[in-house]
Parts: sequence; C-alpha cells; structure tokens
Amino acid sequence: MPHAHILAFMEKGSKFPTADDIDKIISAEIPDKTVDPDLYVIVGDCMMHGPCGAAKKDNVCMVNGKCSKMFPKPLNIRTSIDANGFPAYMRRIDGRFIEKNGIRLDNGFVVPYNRDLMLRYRAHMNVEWCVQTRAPHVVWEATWEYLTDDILYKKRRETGRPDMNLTIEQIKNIALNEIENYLLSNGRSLKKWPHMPKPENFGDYNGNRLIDDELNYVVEDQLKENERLMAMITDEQRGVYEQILDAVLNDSGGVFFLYGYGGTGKTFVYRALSSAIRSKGLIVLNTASSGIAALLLERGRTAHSRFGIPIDADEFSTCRKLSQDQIMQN
Ligand SMILES: Nc1ncnc2c1ncn2[C@@H]1O[C@H](COP(=O)(O)OP(=O)(O)OP(=O)(O)O)[C@@H](O)[C@H]1O
Repeated sequence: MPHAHILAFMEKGSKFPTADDIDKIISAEIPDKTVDPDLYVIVGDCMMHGPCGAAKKDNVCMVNGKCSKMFPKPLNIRTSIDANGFPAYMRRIDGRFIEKNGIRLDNGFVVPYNRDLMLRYRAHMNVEWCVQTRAPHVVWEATWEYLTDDILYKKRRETGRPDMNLTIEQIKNIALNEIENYLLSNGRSLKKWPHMPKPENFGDYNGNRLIDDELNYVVEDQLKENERLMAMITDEQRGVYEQILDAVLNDSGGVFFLYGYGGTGKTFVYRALSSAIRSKGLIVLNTASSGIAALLLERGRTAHSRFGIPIDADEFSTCRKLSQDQIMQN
C-alpha cells in the first residue's frame, strides 16, 4: 500500500513543547460515541491496532510471539514526557472499547491520531510527537518501530514467503543497514554518531558509495536508450549534442548554456547526452534546480541536494562540504 512518512519541523513560536500541547494535537483514545460519533467510527475503522498478542498470534505485527509495535501500550491518566524526551500519551481507563474480530480493544490499542486530520481525510494517519533531542541514538530508540514499520512485509514479499519471520534484532539490523546505505550515498556514515547502534558487518564496505551508486546502471540499457533518442534527434539538437559530447569524451571540458523556449527539446538533449556518456560506462551527475525538473532526468537530483548547496543562498552562504568529504573528492 503506498504511504508517506512525513516529518514536520515547526517554526519557533509554532512548536508544541509541553505535554498539554501534545493533547491539543494528538489523541490516543477512543472518542466518545455519543459526543463525537463521526470520529468514533473513523477511529474504530482506521486507527485501532490489532487484535494481536494472545488474542491473535498470527497478526502481521507478531514477531516471535510478541507485538513488534509494542501494543497494547501502557494506560496513563495523563500525557507526560519522560526524562529522555519520550512522550507517553494519555490513555485513560474509561471503559470504552472497539470490537474487532470479536475482540474488545481498549485505549491501549489506539494508534495516535490528530482529530482534524481524521475527520478531513478519513484514513489511517498516525501522528506522533517527535522526541525533542538532537541525539540520533535517542531518536532511534524512540522511533525504530515506526522506521521498521513495513520491513517484515517487504521481506515476505521479496522472498515470496508469507510465513517468514524475523526477530526484532534482525528487523533493526535491516533498518540500520538501510540508514547506513542512505548516509553513504550522501557522503556520510553512522560512524559520525558513536552512540548510534551499528548494523552487523558495519565497516566491511571499503568502496566509494557515491561512485558505486552512480555506476549502478546497465550499460546495454543506456545504449538502447541512446539509440532510441538518436533515431529522433533533430539536426539542431544533434549539433548541441555532438559539441558537448566531444568536450566530454576528449576531456577538453567546458561550460555550455543551452537555452530555448519551453518545450523546444532541451531536456531531450540532456537525456541523449546522459545515455551516450553512461553507455561508455562513465558517470553523469544530472542535476536540476527543482525536484520536478530533476525527475525528468534519469537519476536526476536537485543541485542543492547533490552538492549540499544551502537552500536560502545569499552572498555569504557556502557549501558545508569539507575537503575530505567523498562528494568533494569525487
Ligand atoms: N527530437 C525529438 N523527437 C521527438 N520528441 C522530442 C524531440 N525533442 C523533444 N521532444 C519531445 O518534446 C517534448 C518537449 O521536449 P523537452 O522536454 O526536451 O523540452 P524542454 O526544452 O526541456 O522544455 P522545458 O523548457 O519546458 O523544460 C518532450 O515530450 C520531448 O520528449
């Protein structure tokens, strides 16, 4: 099922720093059926976890006899924030329950939600208050169960084994590996945070992830794509294409500014050039100033993401790339 994980950073003055603030935007309780009948139905349909545990040992969340999402959650008379900055939402013992598959689920099974979003979108939307810390290991401890949300499901699908089981440690290991790979692709590593747990075999990879990622294409496919585009290219486009390709292949360098009205075939030339250069096993870094424009180019990224350019650039801004960074070296 397609879904999005969205992390919202609030501006100063719009933050929700206290437990009372949390209650204004997040609820983890079953609504009152008579006072809030509409919300009661949506929460019942979309936001109740389970049944799992002893009541349903084969629920998807069950890993080695335990709910990997840690349901049911402890019941609390009020919302609180612990010393590490973790929230414990208000989940009162109020006698309310939602019945699912013949099992009564109380407030311990409510996935935290925002009332307005529920009423507006009428879909599963888990809203959580993020730990207020800059220490990544604390964030990891607080959020790993959300980050690993669909790992078991993905592994079952990839292997074609719907009964496959993974331990919580294996699931965490897969997630840490994914984080490390993502960091390596951006010239970083979990090494930077000594307190963060590391995946197994951490540090075994000695290559250059940036180069390996950029070379991770099939040369034959690039050749075919180039042949396809070259069969259509106009004489004017071919003139530009040949001049730039010549500068690349002869290593003579140069800066080329290709301009023209919208829809006149500039992106087409970039695609022809990319496939020509990649079909020779070389690296092309396709960048554009906006995410939408970057999507039009194969393996395109925004220039600010690729080169670490500050988004609100002014005359004093500098790229925060150190000379020893892989991006700089490459
Ligand atoms: N030689 C060509 N043969 C066939 N289709 C082409 C050719 N050149 C461009 N096109 C098609 O024309 C459309 C517009 O081209 P393209 O996106 O390259 O224009 P552009 O100049 O980059 O536009 P914009 O400035 O709006 O980004 C695209 O669908 C592209 O595939």
